[in-house]
Amino acid sequence: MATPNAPQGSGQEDVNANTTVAFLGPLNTYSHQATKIAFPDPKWKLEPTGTIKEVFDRVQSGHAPYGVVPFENSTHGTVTFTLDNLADRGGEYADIVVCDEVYLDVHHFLLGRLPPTPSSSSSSSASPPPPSPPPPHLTAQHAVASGSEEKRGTPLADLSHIRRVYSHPQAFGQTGAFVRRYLPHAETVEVSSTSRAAVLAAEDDTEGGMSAAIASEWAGRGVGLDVLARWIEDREDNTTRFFVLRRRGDEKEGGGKGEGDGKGEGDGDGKGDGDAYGGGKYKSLVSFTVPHRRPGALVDVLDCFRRRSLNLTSISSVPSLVGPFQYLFFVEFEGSRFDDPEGRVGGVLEELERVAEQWRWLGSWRNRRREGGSL
Ligand SMILES: O=C(O)C(=O)C[C@]1(C(=O)O)C=C[C@@H](O)C=C1
Repeated sequence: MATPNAPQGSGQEDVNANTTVAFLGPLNTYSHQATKIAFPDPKWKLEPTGTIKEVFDRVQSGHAPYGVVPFENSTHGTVTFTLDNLADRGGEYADIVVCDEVYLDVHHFLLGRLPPTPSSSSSSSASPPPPSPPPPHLTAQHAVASGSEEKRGTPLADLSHIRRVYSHPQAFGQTGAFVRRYLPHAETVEVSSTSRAAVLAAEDDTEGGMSAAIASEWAGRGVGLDVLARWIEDREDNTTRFFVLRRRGDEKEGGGKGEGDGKGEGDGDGKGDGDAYGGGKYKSLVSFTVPHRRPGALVDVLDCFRRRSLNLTSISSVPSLVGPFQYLFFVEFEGSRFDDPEGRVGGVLEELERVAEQWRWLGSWRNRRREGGSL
């Protein structure tokens, strides 16, 4: 497979543009970790952005041939920022497709400053954490990354000095039980990423450090915050799935990330090794709208997949913005446009042209979760 072309046209192209991978920054976000998994080779220039939308912008403009965005979390569901951009209701991202996926185990930390000691402040009466036992889903024993065996989800210090907690909305959605139990007195403030949250907490120079962040251990280390609690996610199996984006144009390659990505895999090489469908070797994503007032219009679309025995792995929807309470649907299914020995995927796409109002193929890529059996 060839590495995608450098952007054309301006004559002022960034010399690094053909090796740039955009991700939601700043450094040490979960998106950064996922990007390092997908692009381990040092040849890739990993470039942080301020928002998920900027990742789409950089891939669409050709500034970055690839981008990595969170798509869904096993606890909190779809990442709406990503779905909104994939929906592309403004027609800005016509060339963007998904070409790979990454699953990342997500373990959140509460990061801040340890409470003032009794000698340094009269307000620190050092009341211990509430005596009643924590809820069952926060009590499982874990050897945490550092090697210690503190209980997951249990404060390591008194948290009464924390007045404000910063994090990304997805991370708040994954740690609700901890926040409700141990930080009911604190204001929660949503920010653009968990690493940004750590930066803001570190910048709080009020006496005793009244701000904390929910972020990864690495984000906290990067800005010198103390660990106030480890593994505070509601569920032990908390996992986020990320999409790797690229520009449309090398479709015949069938996704993958081009030569020299350090993996040497020929995704979608058309050789048909194994069952490309039922075995779940690949997944594909389409978006579509249906005539809003026609009974059975959505069923007609889904029936295209059923009749070809193409297994659906997710369905999502966002407002289409055509009219109030009308929707644009996303369907993800097992199969690839590029390894389609029986023409089933091709057949579905042809039929979508007839039964959907508007539709778009958004990519085919290798299924990275075949062994997990979680689909
Ligand atoms: O804020 C970050 O660190 C991100 O990379 C974003 C994000 C998300 O949007 O889902 C990524 C993984 C976690 O689920 C929480 C936050």
